[in-house]
Amino acid sequence: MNPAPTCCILTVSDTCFAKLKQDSAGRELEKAVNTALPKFRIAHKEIVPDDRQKIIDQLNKWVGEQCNLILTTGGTGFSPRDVTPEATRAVIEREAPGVTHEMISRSLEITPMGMLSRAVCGIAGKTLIINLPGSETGAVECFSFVQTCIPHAIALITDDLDMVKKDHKKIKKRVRFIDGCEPSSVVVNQVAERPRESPYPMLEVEEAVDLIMKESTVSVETVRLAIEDSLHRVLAEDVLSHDDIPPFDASTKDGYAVRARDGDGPRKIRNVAAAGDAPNLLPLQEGEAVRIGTGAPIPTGANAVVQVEDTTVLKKDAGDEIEISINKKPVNGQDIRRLGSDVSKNTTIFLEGERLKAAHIGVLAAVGKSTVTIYKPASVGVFTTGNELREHYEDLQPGQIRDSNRLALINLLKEYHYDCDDYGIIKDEPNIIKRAIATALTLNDVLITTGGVSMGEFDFIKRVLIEDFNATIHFGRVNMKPGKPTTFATLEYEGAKKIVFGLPGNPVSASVTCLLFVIPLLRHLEGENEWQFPVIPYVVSTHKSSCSDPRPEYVRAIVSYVDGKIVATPNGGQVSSRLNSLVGANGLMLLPGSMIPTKEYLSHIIIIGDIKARLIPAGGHCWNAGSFGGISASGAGDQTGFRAVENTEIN
Ligand SMILES: Nc1nc2c(c(=O)[nH]1)N[C@H]1C(S)=C(S)[C@@H](COP(=O)(O)OP(=O)(O)OC[C@H]3O[C@@H](n4cnc5c(N)ncnc54)[C@H](O)[C@@H]3O)O[C@H]1N2
Ligand code: MOO
Ligand SMILES: [Mg+2]
Repeated sequence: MNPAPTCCILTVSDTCFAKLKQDSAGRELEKAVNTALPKFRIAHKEIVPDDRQKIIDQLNKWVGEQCNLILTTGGTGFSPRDVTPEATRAVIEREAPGVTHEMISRSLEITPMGMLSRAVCGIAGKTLIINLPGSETGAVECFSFVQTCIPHAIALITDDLDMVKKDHKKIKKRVRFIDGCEPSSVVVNQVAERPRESPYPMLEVEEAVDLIMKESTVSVETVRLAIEDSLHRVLAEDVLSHDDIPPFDASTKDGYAVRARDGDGPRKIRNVAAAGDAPNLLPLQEGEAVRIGTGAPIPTGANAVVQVEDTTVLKKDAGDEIEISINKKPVNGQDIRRLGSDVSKNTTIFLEGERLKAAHIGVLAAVGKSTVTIYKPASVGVFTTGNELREHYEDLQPGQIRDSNRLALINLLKEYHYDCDDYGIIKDEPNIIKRAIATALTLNDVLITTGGVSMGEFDFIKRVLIEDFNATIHFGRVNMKPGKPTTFATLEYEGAKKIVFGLPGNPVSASVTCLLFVIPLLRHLEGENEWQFPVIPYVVSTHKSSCSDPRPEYVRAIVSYVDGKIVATPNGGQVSSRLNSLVGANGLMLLPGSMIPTKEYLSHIIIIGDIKARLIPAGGHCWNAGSFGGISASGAGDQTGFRAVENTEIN
């Protein structure tokens, strides 16, 4: 096993060295490294004054120790004592201007002061040295801009070819944004001109899903994959077997291969057939038996296997069997798996459109298929928007919050076996949003954004899509809670059709709409046209909500099987910001909006996770939806094998 890569942090500051100030940048950098690069070990942390020679000496010492990464913080500015870049340049053999460029260009998106950085990055021996600014925020921020590339950079520097290969396979494109993008056409600061009513009609969820499926006509590519890499992918071909399984008549028991017509009685043991032996071609004679193991080829002339339990030894010699007795009359074909009986040669084993699970891959291996053609999943990009957002590992200033949507969505996609490219946090600024969209659409077919789709003055997503990308917004509002401002657009970009989901910023809204709109589309684009979540129907028997919201609500619920009943219980408070309501939830229980008359109403629970149950009976059981927010609902479905029972109100 390779030892953990090491990182040293050097704080360059006269005041910290003199203990007049705390080394908060060094401390925060250490935290950021531990979070972003968990495989790295912090080997040393030192503070030196702004003294060229002292910096050089410290850097050289760590380079000599073959430290993998040195992060310096401080001394990169314009003041006369700022000499970290000069000291670094004296130590490195090869400069890495791309790393510096990324830090400066991303800093410029935040503040024009970014242009005052003189940071130098480069390679000395086996060590990558990166100069970071001296301020705690600047240091952590600049580190966050480049951290994704560090493991790969170090694999290259240390010539770790295995790691380089692995990285190439999985490199996540936190891609630099397209340069030379014209400024956005969106005019800001005209808040008084914004519409007081949303111009977008409110669609029902079903209408929205239909539109998504109809308008998402992107071309789907196929690709040939090694079966080892094909788990969870959808077949783009019918698969034929060119082999029989088993490839010979084989015994299903440990016992004796015999001729059935010889009946019961004594048999002379002729020889032994073990699994892996070539079939014995010498025909079995009357009164003979071949001792045989499970999976071994049936010898020529034998047509039955008698399990060892149905025999007794008659004669033995030094522990070997000479003659046995068959105690039960054998039947022709007994305990023999015929050639091709599991899979027969030249037959279709799987149809195009099947999603490959473990058993498929096992069967593919058994018939000797090493590759299959599958539908390539759409390539997806994700970014979040919001001036208030910080990375999860950053400290917050007043008014800021951590970005939870991005990691929740990226991992939700992963749960459904989709990888995506992460474009980070994007400011609520039309030029920056435009650049991020352009970059993502250059590399991805489907873009998911969160935030900025409602009625606020900083909600720019729809406007940038229309004004800068000439996108068609197929819908911009959906009659659902959470998720009302969900936006779906298509556009032509660089000659290809692209799909954009502008999901709402509220964390639950983003995840629920990703589940209800994005996942079914990704399934559809993979050739699974009829894919949908399982649903359990139920009847809402009473509806006495005090809630004034007319929108149908997707209540995050825990569905379980208790005492013979399927029970759905709302998973705590249901405000759109409370992502906890999705933690552990395995159902979205659709409750009618408050305008729905208070009469019996057929609804359903969308199953989004495993149900804790040992057995769900095919019929004869009722289930109840628990009470929530003044709504009491109970019911029984008669659609999926659940017997309808009298509706009772449960409180
Ligand atoms: N006048 C109206 N205001 C709002 C309406 C409306 O119809 N009229 N709709 C509300 C609904 S419903 C939703 S949902 C939100 C959606 O707003 P946006 O999509 O524009 O999102 P933001 O305004 O950017 O953020 C909303 C909320 O979510 C927090 N947020 C945003 N991004 C993240 C993230 N990545 N991680 C964690 N939290 C995030 C953000 O701070 C806000 O609190 O609009 C209502 N308003
Ligand atoms: O629809 Mo919003 O998604 O209620 O919070
Ligand atoms: Mg908003």
